[in-house]
Amino acid sequence: MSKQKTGLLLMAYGTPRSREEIEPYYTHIRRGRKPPQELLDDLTERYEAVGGVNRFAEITDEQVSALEREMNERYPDREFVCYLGLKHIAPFVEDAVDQMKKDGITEAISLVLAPHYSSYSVKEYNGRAKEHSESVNGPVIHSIESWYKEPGFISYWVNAIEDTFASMSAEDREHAVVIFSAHSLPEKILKSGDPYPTQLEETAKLIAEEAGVAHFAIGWQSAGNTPEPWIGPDVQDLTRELHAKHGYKAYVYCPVGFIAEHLEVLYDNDMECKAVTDELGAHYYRPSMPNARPAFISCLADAVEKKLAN
Ligand SMILES: CC1=C(CCC(=O)O)c2cc3nc(cc4[nH]c(cc5[nH]c(cc1n2)c(C)c5CCC(=O)O)c(CCC(=O)O)c4C)C(CCC(=O)O)=C3C
Ligand SMILES: [Fe+2]
Repeated sequence: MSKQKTGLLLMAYGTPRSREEIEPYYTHIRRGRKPPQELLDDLTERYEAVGGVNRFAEITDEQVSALEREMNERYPDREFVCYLGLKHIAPFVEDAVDQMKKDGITEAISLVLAPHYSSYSVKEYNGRAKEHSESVNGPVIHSIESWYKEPGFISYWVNAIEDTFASMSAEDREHAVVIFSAHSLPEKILKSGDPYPTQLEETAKLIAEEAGVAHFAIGWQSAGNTPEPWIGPDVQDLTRELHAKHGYKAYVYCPVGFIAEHLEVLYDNDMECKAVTDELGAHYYRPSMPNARPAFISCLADAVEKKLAN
């Protein structure tokens, strides 16, 4: 008898795999409008400033294969097959659904590689997957809506923060503040009651409490370049504000809305926030990102298990 085969559809924003892919990728983000040369150059320079593009896609690929391995180890009687579906670059979410259908998958669980639910991210990913699957008569997709409270996720960050504090001088440790952040979104999501900001706050409180962090704040980062207002305070402004008010000596950035070391973290945190702390004469710290570390893959597997159970 052949094993029951379950699809695991993992979805993410996507990242270019080469310099040449930056333009089509950016055009897709802009809903088909080619970016003006200036914006394209700016994005290309940011990728180059953090050491090129291809290694980000590799992290996602590692997460996908690690989760497939973990699920198959946990359930020897079943077979899990992981598929990667991206929002803005191939393989697109729709390509992954087509591939599941081709492979004869009739049931799948979908998981977005971002912990917090928002109408801009998780809702869109899962909506695209389900809509396409219905249109091609593909697998039934059971979607995980969020996993920001998953105990393994919280403890990942607790341990990462503890490691960071252990690396500090006693003086820094005593005058440190932790800044939890996620990708900003246009302020209009607040009016429609999007749970995104509340979920970020919950994550921050759970981590801070378990790690025994004395001082923490919540900020937003990587806001888009559009005329509409985006949720604030931006992490850089927040850093200045905290410094003016409390004179902290160490700033520990925890971009918990992201799960991998990619452009937002390596540029917006490690370069832009670092520039601010340097200017203020304070010290910059950023705990390791989850990437494909086993403790993190295990927490994704826990979220999948919970979905399997109901
Ligand atoms: C909520 C959210 C997440 C977290 C949830 C999730 O992961 O889904 C996220 C993640 C990511 N965003 C990424 C890259 C970019 N996002 C952009 C622009 C935008 N992001 C938005 C939202 C989000 N983005 C929005 C509302 C825009 C404005 C345009 C639009 O309405 O879509 C732009 C355009 C230029 C710029 O503004 O910088 C780029 C290059 C990368 C990959 C980085 C790499 O390659 O390492 C990742 C993981
Ligand atoms: Fe983004």
